[in-house]
Order: sequence, then structure tokens, then C-alpha cells
Amino acid sequence: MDIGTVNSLSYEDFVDVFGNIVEKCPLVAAAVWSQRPFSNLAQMETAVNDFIDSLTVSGKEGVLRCHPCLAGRELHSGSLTADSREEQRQAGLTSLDPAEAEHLQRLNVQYKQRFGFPFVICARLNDRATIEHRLVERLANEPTQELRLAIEEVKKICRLRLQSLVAWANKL
Ligand SMILES: NC(=O)NC1=NC(=O)NC1=O
Repeated sequence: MDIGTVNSLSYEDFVDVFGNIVEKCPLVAAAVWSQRPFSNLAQMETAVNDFIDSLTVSGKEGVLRCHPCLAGRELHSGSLTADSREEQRQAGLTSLDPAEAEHLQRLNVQYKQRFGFPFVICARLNDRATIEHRLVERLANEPTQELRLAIEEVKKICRLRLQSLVAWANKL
């Protein structure tokens, strides 16, 4: 899908295609649609990042709360979005042994109790070991610092989803 096609999408089609570039936050696509035409994908990504950065603290916390826990309830109940399921699979989170799953779940609970939102990391750039390591590390962060780091991870997830969406469409 070249950028001309992206720019020509109706609002409905634009949100259909890009509505989940930020997990369960179609508002992001709905907001940046107004900023067409984009010169290229990088400019569209900048518009998305600028929108996320413009959110209040509670808005950013809301974006994070829309993310499923890693190897958590949604995975076990089969209610993950296709994007998230594939990302968690690639990171090896869908084949944890019970002890690993329990340990990760305990860390997720600790994290959510401390920060008030789930631990978010770009799973496609990590594996089970690095995710667990970063979760333990980030648990020690101050809330303001951790909110910033977590939002940077959301942007990484978004960039990879955008790239795979455009690449996928180019194969059509
Ligand atoms: N809590 C999370 O980090 N969730 C996720 N990370 C990803 O890369 N995809 C997700 O759904």
C-alpha cells in the first residue's frame, strides 16, 4: 500500500486498516486521519507519536491499560487481538511452562499494583528472557520515568504494526 493509497482511504477504511496500530485504541487512527495527506509512512508515524505525546498523563495511562497483560488472562481465554497474539507468540509467551507462566504473572501483578497499568513492552523485539529481565528492572523505576518508558514501547509496537500493515498491503 503506497502512501497515496493510504491518503485516499475513507475515514471508515482508514480506521478499519489502522485502528489497532495502538492496541485497542482506534481513537489514535481516528485522530490522525485528519492530518492527511502524509508525505510518507514516517510522517504518518510521527503524527501518531505526536498524538500519543499530546495525551495527558491519565490519557497515556489509559492507552497502556488497553494493552493485554503478557501471557495473561486474555491469552488463556483466547481473547487477544490477532496482532497481540502473534506478537506474544513470536516472543515465546504462548509456550511457557506452568512455572514460567506463574512467575511472569506474579511480576505482572506486582507491576500493575505499583504503576496502575500493565507492563507493556514491544514483544517482537524481545523474548521471554528479556521480557522478564526488563519487567524486573522496570519495576524499580519511578512512576513518571516508567510511564515515559512504557509509552515508548507502545510507539515501538505501533511502528512495527504500521510497517507490517503497509508491507502486507503491498503484497496484495
Ligand atoms: N502488555 C504488552 O506488552 N502487550 C503487548 N506487547 C506487544 O508487543 N503486543 C502486546 O499485546
